[in-house]
Amino acid sequence: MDLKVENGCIKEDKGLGWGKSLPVQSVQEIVRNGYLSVPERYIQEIKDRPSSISSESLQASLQIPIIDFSLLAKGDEHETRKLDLACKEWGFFQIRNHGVQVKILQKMKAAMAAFFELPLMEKKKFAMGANDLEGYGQAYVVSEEQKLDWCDLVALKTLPLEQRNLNFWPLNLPGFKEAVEEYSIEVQKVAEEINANLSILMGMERDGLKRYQGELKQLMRMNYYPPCSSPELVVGVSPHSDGGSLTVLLQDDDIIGLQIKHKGEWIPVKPIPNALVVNIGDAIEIMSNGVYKSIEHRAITNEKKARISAAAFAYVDDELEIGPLDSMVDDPHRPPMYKKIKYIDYIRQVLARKMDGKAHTDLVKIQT
Ligand SMILES: O=C(O)CCC(=O)C(=O)O
Ligand SMILES: [Fe+2]
Repeated sequence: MDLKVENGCIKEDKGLGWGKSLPVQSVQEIVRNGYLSVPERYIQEIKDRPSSISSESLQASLQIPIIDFSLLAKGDEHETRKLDLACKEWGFFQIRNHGVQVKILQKMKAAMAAFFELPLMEKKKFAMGANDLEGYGQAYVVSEEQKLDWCDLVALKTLPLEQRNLNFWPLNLPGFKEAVEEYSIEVQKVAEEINANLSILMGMERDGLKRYQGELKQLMRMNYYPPCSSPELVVGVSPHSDGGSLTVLLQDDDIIGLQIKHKGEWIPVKPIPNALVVNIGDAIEIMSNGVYKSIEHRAITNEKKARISAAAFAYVDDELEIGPLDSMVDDPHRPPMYKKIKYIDYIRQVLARKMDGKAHTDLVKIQT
């Protein structure tokens, strides 16, 4: 994002952000006010509706890698190989023993729940501006015609600390700022350790990616999926790939919502209590020259319970040119598969289009 510092506060250049989303109604409010049937704009085309999960998909769900983070951090060879395979074949994995204390996870979940419980008028004080995607609202609404997701969200730039725009933070909500701050710092450490391991796997020193990417920034997207009377007609978040380097997701322990596209099928990611879900974003797919995969995923809803998740996107500076790393290119055996592009140009293209199911990295793939 183009940022200017004024009186110690960070201001955005008007109109020069990552993109914008058209304002639409709060889904939580539709539910609060009561509705007889799901409004038309939320009813997906038949091909996009979430079908019931087959027994094969449930079986495949059990294969999604689970990595012991504490072993990874100690350099355990078996765990490092597991990480390599997870990023190549799945693009998604869960991590246990990640070192983020349960009490920090709980505080984060409670803070998010308290925010979404606020009356609409309160939340609207933090509404996204006309030209940006930070704040309370809905993402990826780029046309008046497109189908809408059954989800409200609040997106906050969390790291580095100077990047925060506290105008979007509900500072009056007891404990919110502390909880988000504490969690975001902890989760960034996790992302950095994974990056260090990926650096080694990509043939560099532990700090290889850090040197290339610079200090990673973080955007925290907190998603609220209200229950839906016809969950088979709607999606919580439409299929998309994440545009950053890595995403670390905190989800409810007892509600299944996240699904990933694996070998053409939608596979649920069953929550493991107190584990975190990690996925490779587009930037790492590009830097790894396509070896590590940024996978399409979506969230579905259910009839009974609201679900809340927090996606911490670790991403690079807007001005960085991203492209396949030297260590991942071996011409003519493995030529570069992606064009080099300035990150801001990439992310603007990603956010300007409706998530239409294709991994966004198609935008910069070199056609062979
Ligand atoms: O809520 C989820 O499980 C997924 C959220 C997500 O994919 C995102 O915020 O990018
Ligand atoms: Fe995502």
